[in-house]
Amino acid sequence: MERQPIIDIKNLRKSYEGKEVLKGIDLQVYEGQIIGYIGPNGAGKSTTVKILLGIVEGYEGEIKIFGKDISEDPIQYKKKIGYIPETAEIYDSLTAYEYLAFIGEVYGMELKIVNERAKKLMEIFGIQEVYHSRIASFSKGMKQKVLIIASLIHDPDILFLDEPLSGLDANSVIIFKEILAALALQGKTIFYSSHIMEIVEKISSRIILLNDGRIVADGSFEELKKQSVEGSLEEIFNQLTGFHQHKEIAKAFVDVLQEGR
Ligand SMILES: Nc1ncnc2c1ncn2[C@@H]1O[C@H](COP(=O)(O)OP(=O)(O)OP(=O)(O)O)[C@@H](O)[C@H]1O
Repeated sequence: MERQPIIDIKNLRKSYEGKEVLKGIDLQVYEGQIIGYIGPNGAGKSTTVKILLGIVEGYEGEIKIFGKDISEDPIQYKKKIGYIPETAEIYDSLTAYEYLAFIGEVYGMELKIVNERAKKLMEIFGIQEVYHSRIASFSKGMKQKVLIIASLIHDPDILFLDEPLSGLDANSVIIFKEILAALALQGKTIFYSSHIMEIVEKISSRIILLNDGRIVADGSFEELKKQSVEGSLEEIFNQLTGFHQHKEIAKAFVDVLQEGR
């Protein structure tokens, strides 16, 4: 039997106030893949992810997740996906327990199970002592850990991540990378959007490079190296996005600071 994509995007277009920001995205993602979704600022990465999450509407094209058009059944598929946003837009006045209990309820989980799982996961991340403290008092990394727990507590089949490592220390980053690899081995699908090329290069089984609303490269890191330059993902990124003015821009910036000295 032919393998069915878990995410199937056909000719996705999106405009804001007459300006087209997604110009026909075609992408089939398969179970167990770790997709590194990269591109310059404004390329359309967040817009794509928000459309997939059902947060942004009013697009053209067809999106199927778990084999079903998301516009036909916008509720059901969300129970099987998780999302880790970059910034902790998290209810500061709640305790970690209250926040995670609330999230569990949204996913239709029993409080007892949410509580047991949340406690164990907090302990594994080394933040169990603040389980009943207000999130407002947490450090950036602690908040991010709560967001990671919240996004995974219902054991989703697809995980969307938007710069998920912000605020995590070096050891936590390594643990989190291992968690992603273990989840992918279990057949979970991961859609990872980030600007940190060293990490995308290491964790992704497939890299999608978006530039000005279009996919301009699609393949494993090894494949991308063969198609463009030998080198790091950062160098491939620079070449495929046609950007080479790093030095000139940095010099112009510093020159302005020195004007009139
Ligand atoms: N709500 C909105 N209203 C109007 N324009 C928007 C809106 N959201 C995004 N855009 C525009 O759409 C384009 C794509 O934005 P998007 O946030 O998807 O890019 P991105 O690739 O995620 O960028 P970054 O790396 O900076 O996060 C940008 O030109 C942005 O200004």
